[in-house]
Amino acid sequence: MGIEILALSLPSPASQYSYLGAIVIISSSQYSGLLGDGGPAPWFFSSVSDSVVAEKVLEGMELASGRFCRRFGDSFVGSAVEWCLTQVVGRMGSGIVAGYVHGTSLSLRMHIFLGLACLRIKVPATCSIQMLNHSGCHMESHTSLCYTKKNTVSRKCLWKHDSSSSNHRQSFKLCSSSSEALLTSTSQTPQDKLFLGNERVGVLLLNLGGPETLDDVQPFLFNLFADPDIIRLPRLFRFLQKPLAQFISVVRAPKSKEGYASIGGGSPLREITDAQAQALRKALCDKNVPAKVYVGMRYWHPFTEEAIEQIKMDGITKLVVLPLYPQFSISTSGSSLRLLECIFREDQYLVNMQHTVIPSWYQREGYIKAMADLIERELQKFESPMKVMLFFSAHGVPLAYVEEAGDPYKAEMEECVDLIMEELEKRGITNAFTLAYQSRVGPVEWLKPYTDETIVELGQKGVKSLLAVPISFVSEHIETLEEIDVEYRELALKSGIKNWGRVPALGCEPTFISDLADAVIESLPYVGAMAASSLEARQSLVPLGSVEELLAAYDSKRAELPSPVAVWEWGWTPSAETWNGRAAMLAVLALLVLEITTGEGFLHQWGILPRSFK
Ligand SMILES: C=CC1=C(C)c2cc3[nH]c(cc4nc(cc5[nH]c(cc1n2)c(C)c5CCC(=O)O)C(CCC(=O)O)=C4C)c(C)c3C=C
Ligand SMILES: [Fe+2]
Repeated sequence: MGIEILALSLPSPASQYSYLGAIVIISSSQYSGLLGDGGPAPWFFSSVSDSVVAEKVLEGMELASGRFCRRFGDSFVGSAVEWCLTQVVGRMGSGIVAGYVHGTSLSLRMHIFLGLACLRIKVPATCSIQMLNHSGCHMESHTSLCYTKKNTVSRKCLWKHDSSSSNHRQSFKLCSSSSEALLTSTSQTPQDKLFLGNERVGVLLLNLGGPETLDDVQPFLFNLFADPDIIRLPRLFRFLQKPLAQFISVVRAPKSKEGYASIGGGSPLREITDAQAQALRKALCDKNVPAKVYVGMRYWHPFTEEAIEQIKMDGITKLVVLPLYPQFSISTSGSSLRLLECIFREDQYLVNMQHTVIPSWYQREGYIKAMADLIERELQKFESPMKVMLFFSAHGVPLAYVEEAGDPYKAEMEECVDLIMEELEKRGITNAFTLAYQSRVGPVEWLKPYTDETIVELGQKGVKSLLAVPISFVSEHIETLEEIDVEYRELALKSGIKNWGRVPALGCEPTFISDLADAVIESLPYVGAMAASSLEARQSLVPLGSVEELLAAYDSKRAELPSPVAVWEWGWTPSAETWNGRAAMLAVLALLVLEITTGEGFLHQWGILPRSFK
């Protein structure tokens, strides 16, 4: 399959540019046929692995795929690339692998990748496929010839891919084999490796972060509520974000502090995430992949910005971004990606650094098996394990995230539970199970059923044994240690449930860490090389993508909003800020007066002001 071909030696004038990665070749006649105005150069090159070379070529051509894309729009580019690949393969009868010019056309990259994934290539006998890694090690593999129809590659073959989940997983296998090949071809030993070929590989683990001391709680909450991916104000009220965050964080801090005090005075998240980073680094090293692993938290230290600074100082050239949330949500991984997008955009080094994101990994076999192991182990602690109901409890999100903003969180969560149950079934464990959502905050409706209400209902229905399975997070944190272990346990016992248990978070479970390492390794050949920029594409291919593409795919409504840069350009001056600040304070005061006089509104609904506060 095309996907396994990472580089080609082409019997063409392009041969000096063939190296790891790929080259798109579109002849100028085809190009002019497409665009109507033609291009001066005989060939159109773009390269995955060395954007400098590609840009040099492009310089001479006065053509940039960015311009191409902007002028004609995504769908045009998609069909244009498809058409070109069809023509070129048909005409030359030789191997073509697609690539892109870094930082120019996102959709071009995606479409090319789609073409690549499904394209069947005829490789002439004289042309061998070479995988060339940067330490100079060549691997030769003579692929079978599978392009059969002369001059045509059907549209279906190029662009459509079976989106069933089995094929989805299948594509993982394909990648796995190619990456394994790539990586095991190096002759380096684990100890002496800082480099993989010429590349310095980094893995950035993204996580939420938590207050380390009680004094950190209010500023941590401020950071959280100041995030527009956590509280989304209508565009008109966007200027209220920070004053509102300040207000809510101050009011909520005492309750949160109580929670953190009860679990030892702070969040264990940093310690656990650091341990996971260490374990992952070691697992990668054991698998012969030297990589530095960084931790970037969204709302507390070590902040993502700090991790990025370190990544720059270490001279990382290829970065795999791995959110530590198994399922994607706009409010978690999405928020961190949004931040990365801003950081990347403003930094020349980062603009040029190749990266890929693994947006979610709940469907990975290793993760599912690790979860099933933990559940199986915990079930054995009950007197009658078969009679225990498995109670999957996920952190909730506001319903509008799913229904209006297209957050895939709920769908991924449900699929994840199904996969775990399937795995348990294979082991002969067929217990009853249910999924509910916990930890809601604020006035709006969240994903249902709610954990607390479900526990009460189950008690009323006569369920006697419940095993809580925290499913949305892989570390112990306040919501497992306090909310589940204390609050929900008490509620369950009060509701008539006699036997209560809880599955521990995965933490540094070896199967889990090893699987994360595999996920990283499998993504390496695609760092900077491909992306999936629509949900549909994501379903049918390895779910990798660049920060920008994933945000566009998952949070398209938000992407329509003007970017912060545009706001700046439109004159966000210090004096405008002062006036905004004043307006914000006035608005907050007006809201407060309204709430206190009517006893109704935002703050009452959020539980910040008591109902009797009239
Ligand atoms: C997948 C996990 C999480 C989702 C989805 C999520 C969404 C989300 N969270 C809040 C508000 C709060 N979250 C808080 C803590 C917290 N949240 C998660 C995970 C998810 N949040 C974790 C792991 C933690 C705990 C970190 C720790 O310190 O151990 C808090 C602070 C704690 C508290 O006061 O309750 C708030 C507040 C919203 C509004 C939201 C979706 C929009
Ligand atoms: Fe949360």
